[in-house]
Amino acid sequence: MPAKQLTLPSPAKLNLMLHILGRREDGYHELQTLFQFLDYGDEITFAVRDDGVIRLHTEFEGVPHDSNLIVKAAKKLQAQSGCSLGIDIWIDKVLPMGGGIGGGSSNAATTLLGLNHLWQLGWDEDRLAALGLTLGADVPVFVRGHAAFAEGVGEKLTPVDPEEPWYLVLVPQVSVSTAEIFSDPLLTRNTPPIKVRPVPKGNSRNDCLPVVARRYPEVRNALNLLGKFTEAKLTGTGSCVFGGFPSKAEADKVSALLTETLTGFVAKGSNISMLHRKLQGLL
Ligand SMILES: C[C@](O)(CO)[C@H](O)COP(=O)(O)OP(=O)(O)OC[C@H]1O[C@@H](n2ccc(N)nc2=O)[C@H](O)[C@@H]1O
Ligand SMILES: Nc1ncnc2c1ncn2[C@@H]1O[C@H](COP(=O)(O)OP(=O)(O)OP(=O)(O)O)[C@@H](O)[C@H]1O
Repeated sequence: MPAKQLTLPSPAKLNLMLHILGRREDGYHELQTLFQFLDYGDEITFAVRDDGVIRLHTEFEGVPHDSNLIVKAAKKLQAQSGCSLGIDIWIDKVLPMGGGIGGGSSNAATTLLGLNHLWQLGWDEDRLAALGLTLGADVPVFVRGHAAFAEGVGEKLTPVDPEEPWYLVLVPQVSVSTAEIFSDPLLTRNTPPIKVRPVPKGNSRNDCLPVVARRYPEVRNALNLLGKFTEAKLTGTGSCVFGGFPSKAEADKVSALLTETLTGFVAKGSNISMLHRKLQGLL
């Protein structure tokens, strides 16, 4: 009997660097970025229904049911595969929204992989990643589950294996709109492409940082605080700020200094997504 119910992780990602090379005619930006996963994220539970209905039972503040990337992913997969089954979905949401750690994209990818398994569709990774790209630029890397150097709008992925330090991730209490940052006239959009592979060490800049730091004092504060202990970086378009440490104990020590107004979490960097580690265990 095929499984009817499944609980899967939906990890966060970090952008270890992010260069903006230019802007395409459709307004999207050409990037070079390095994605690594965190062993930290949401958990999504799926239960198959026979009537074709897709229902997310957990409410999200400010996100209507049908706009949720989980529901969008499930509906697209159902329509394109012609599957007659439906799904009940619950999520334990811990990832901040608009934090630049890819929560929505990761939820979409976990949904695609979870339903491919439960509905027994037999889609391969290329097909799932292509569908994922129609949901968001960051979805394909979560579908593939390997740390990657990304080009194009983020969809041309080359697997990489950077170091896997412990990170302290600060979560400023502000949600940054990705679209807003990418439309800021002051954004650097002409960084020359890195042509050498693997990407040489020292390329850790995020071109979004100056614009985000200018607009959001909360992000500026987080960068200043963490910068006292390690190189403080911005992930994606923020708001989250992170720094690497050689051990959990050292990351915890800095984390203990955080105040009530600036919270965060400690998590291990991982080149294989915990979603894929769990799925491997099921097969
Ligand atoms: C900046 C990153 O977080 C880096 O990982 C991602 O590229 C953003 O990925 P995402 O949140 O999945 O973004 P999407 O939902 O596809 O796009 C949100 C908005 O950001 C802008 N956008 C996004 C990605 C990109 N390469 N160029 C852009 O200009 C577009 O205005 C778009 O309307
Ligand atoms: N399942 C979901 N989880 C989180 N956000 C969702 C979801 N579905 C839709 N959204 C919408 O997408 C927006 C961006 O969410 P997300 O958590 O992916 O931001 P992010 O971490 O900045 O992403 P990225 O790093 O990909 O830019 C949210 O503000 C919310 O309105």
